[in-house]
Amino acid sequence: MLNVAIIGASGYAGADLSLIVAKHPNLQIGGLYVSEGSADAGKLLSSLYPRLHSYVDLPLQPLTAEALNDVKKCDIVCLATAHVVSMRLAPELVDAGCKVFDLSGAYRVNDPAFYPEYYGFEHENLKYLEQAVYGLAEWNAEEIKKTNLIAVAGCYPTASLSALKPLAVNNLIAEGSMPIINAVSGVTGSGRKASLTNSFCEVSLNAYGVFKHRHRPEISHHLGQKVLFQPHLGNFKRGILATIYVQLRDGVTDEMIEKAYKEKYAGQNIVRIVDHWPAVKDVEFTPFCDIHYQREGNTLVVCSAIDNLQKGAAAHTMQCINIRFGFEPTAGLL
Ligand SMILES: NC(=O)C1=CN([C@@H]2O[C@H](COP(=O)(O)OP(=O)(O)OC[C@H]3O[C@@H](n4cnc5c(N)ncnc54)[C@H](OP(=O)(O)O)[C@@H]3O)[C@@H](O)[C@H]2O)C=CC1
Ligand SMILES: CC(=O)N[C@@H](CCC(=O)OP(=O)(O)O)C(=O)O
Repeated sequence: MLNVAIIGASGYAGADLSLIVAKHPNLQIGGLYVSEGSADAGKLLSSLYPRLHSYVDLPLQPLTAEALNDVKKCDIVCLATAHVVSMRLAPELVDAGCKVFDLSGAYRVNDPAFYPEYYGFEHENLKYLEQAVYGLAEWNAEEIKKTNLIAVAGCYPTASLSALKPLAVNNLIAEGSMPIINAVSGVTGSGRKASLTNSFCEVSLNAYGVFKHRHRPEISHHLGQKVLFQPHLGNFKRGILATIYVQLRDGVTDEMIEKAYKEKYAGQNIVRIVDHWPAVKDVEFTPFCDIHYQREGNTLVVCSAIDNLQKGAAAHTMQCINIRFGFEPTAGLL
């Protein structure tokens, strides 16, 4: 059994990941950590999340210097922490010989200029940014197998890229056109910490981050072409629904579209090409990404649904761990 340390385990993504690790046949939890001054230090994770009772009755440990030495003894470290925290922790854990899976955006785009512009900070560890591999499991498996620092893809980017990449790599998108991604996320997307935006009486259905959300350049970078991405906050807890409008090249046939999706995803258990319009309720608490599409002339509407904490974070992390260590692709997940 390999030991997995989860830093940021009390957060929404960390808690989902703790349960997946606890159920994995080849892994065990080596330690659950929160910040040194956390109000939750010493509590059982299952006391914060009663649904984890009898699965993960382990304490949340403050990440002191001494605790960090224990973390370094683990085979795998998952950083379910804010971007700056991950940016600072990842290098010394990689240097200690750990395989590091970062759920934040700190290592996702290998372009230093991207961080001041979209994250508001200068990247402090460019050497590690260069080494990091983008953890988009269905697309980057060969690179994931070879690296010790995996930057698990973002939630909206996972929904968007899973739907768009088959079209892009098969050159089906009209040259000069820009796919438009209209996506709605549940409120867990903004994390567990209370804020006015995510409080019960404030949440409605609204657009945010117009033109400047950090996931727009993340998607464009890993798709290899510009997109227009518009996120919305919806009044549900979990899930992302992305409805995407694509201009197809002249001459693209139904068969070419079907081949692009089926060839990529046939035989894969996590991304499912379904025969109905995907719904958040069908993927909630699951690792799946459901995709469906329909065309009219040269316009294609493609829809994808994920659980932002599962395929958008914790389950996607586990797919990357499974790839990195050669475990069954869906171990711990299905
Ligand atoms: N929520 C989502 O849908 C998704 C989130 N992600 C990414 O995953 C990461 C976690 O997100 P999420 O779970 O939503 O966030 P939360 O705010 O819910 O959780 C953050 C966690 O980090 C802990 N933490 C904060 N500061 C430190 C520190 N200095 N050292 C150690 N632990 C610390 C927090 O505990 P405490 O403050 O008590 O110390 C808490 O456990 C983020 O980078 C996010 O961008 C990725 C995809 C989807
Ligand atoms: C609803 C909401 O606020 N969603 C977050 C994205 C979720 C997230 O944590 O982003 P990463 O996938 O990059 O880690 C946002 O728009 O900033």
